[in-house]
Amino acid sequence: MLEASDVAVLRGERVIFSGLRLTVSPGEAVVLTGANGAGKSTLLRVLAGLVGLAEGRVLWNGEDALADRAAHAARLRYLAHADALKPGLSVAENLQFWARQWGGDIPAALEAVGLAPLAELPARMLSAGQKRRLALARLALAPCPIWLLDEPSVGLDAASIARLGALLRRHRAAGGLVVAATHVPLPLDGAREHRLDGLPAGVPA
Ligand SMILES: Nc1ncnc2c1ncn2[C@@H]1O[C@H](COP(=O)(O)OP(=O)(O)OP(=O)(O)O)[C@@H](O)[C@H]1O
Repeated sequence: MLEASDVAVLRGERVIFSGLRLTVSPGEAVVLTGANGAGKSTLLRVLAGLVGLAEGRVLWNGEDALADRAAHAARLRYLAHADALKPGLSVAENLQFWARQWGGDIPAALEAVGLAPLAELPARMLSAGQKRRLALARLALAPCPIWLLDEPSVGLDAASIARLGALLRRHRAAGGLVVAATHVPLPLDGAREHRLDGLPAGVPA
């Protein structure tokens, strides 16, 4: 179980959110919604252990998740806005980079996102949606309990959204949890919405 317990985050002089509580159980999906700047990406980064907390804690199965940051990083996949691809490497080589850390079946992962026919193409030649699919292929490599996804469906065509839905179903059926920020509906059955109302101009800390 992943939990944000009374979390407050400051950016510069501004409070992005405070008193935030969120609990996500195995197999569960939470969709973060809210206006631009409400703090959805910030919350994903908090859960990933990438943003310092002014107050509160991030817990994994009741224990401080960030006490051992390497262990926390190893139990999650964080998909940011940017696709974090290496443009000079081929599609398959990009996945090999991650597979060296996590293991996994590269051809199967490429198949899962419909990129098998483009395996040898340099990543820089992919379209925007294909780049997003390559980023998503990382999720298909090896099982991992926590998926933190920032607008995962941006740029995807209908077939790719269906494939994303299949990946999400498989992950949750195996007990994985998902927290996803989005402005559009995602292929996530029975997801719980957590709305961040934000503080439009920020408030002084
Ligand atoms: N590195 C940073 N330094 C200072 N302020 C930041 C930083 N990153 C984000 N912010 C501020 O934090 C607030 C929340 O940003 P965040 O990216 O989490 O919003 P969001 O809900 O994901 O927005 P969007 O829907 O536009 O993606 C914004 O006001 C933003 O300006």
